[in-house]
Amino acid sequence: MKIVLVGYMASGKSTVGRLLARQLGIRFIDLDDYIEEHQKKSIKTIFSEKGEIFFRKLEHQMLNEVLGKEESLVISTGGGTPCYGTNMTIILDEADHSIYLDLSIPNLLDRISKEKENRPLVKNISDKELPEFIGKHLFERRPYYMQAKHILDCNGTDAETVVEKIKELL
Ligand SMILES: Nc1ncnc2c1ncn2[C@@H]1O[C@H](COP(=O)(O)OP(=O)(O)OP(=O)(O)O)[C@@H](O)[C@H]1O
Ligand SMILES: O=C(O)C1=C[C@@H](O)[C@@H](O)[C@H](O)C1
Ligand SMILES: [Mg+2]
Repeated sequence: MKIVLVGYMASGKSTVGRLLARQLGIRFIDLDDYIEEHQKKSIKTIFSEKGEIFFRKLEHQMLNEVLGKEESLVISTGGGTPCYGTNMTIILDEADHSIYLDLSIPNLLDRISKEKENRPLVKNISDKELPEFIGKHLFERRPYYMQAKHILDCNGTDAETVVEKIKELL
């Protein structure tokens, strides 16, 4: 069984994915961590040294590699993964369950403003400009996330409860 979590930056994909995999007793792969291990560099360094297009090509290649594994997996994608090239089509074809962790702009803003440093796309956006940036960016990305098989409203829901809700969907 393959379960793929998608959603905007800081929607909880990594946190929830790790917990879910532990409870289901299957392997967890965080695509961002997988890319970092493959490149032996942080995402932040990959962006600054090689640029975003290099990262997106690598992300596509690594997504294919991970989805091709012959084992049950929970895969947490990066915030942009479903929104580039054919990635969302591949996810829909290969995953038994794709799940969008849906969070409102104010809740995303609240989380992202506390953790901007390791997120290259927002680290140079001022606090004043951040709400407008997230609103516009989410507007562009949401059509991809919304293609997931399940849409899960995660507002006001702690990570353990999100995991329980996912288990009910499976
Ligand atoms: N359900 C939740 N309720 C409250 N806080 C949460 C919840 N899930 C995750 N968090 C917190 O939100 C922050 C972002 O979570 P996380 O890193 O899992 O997001 P992500 O979707 O993997 O982000 P990215 O796309 O940047 O990898 C972390 O500080 C995490 O502890
Ligand atoms: O939203 C995005 O485009 C990104 C989110 C992170 O998970 C990383 O994949 C990277 O920082 C890009
Ligand atoms: Mg993550």
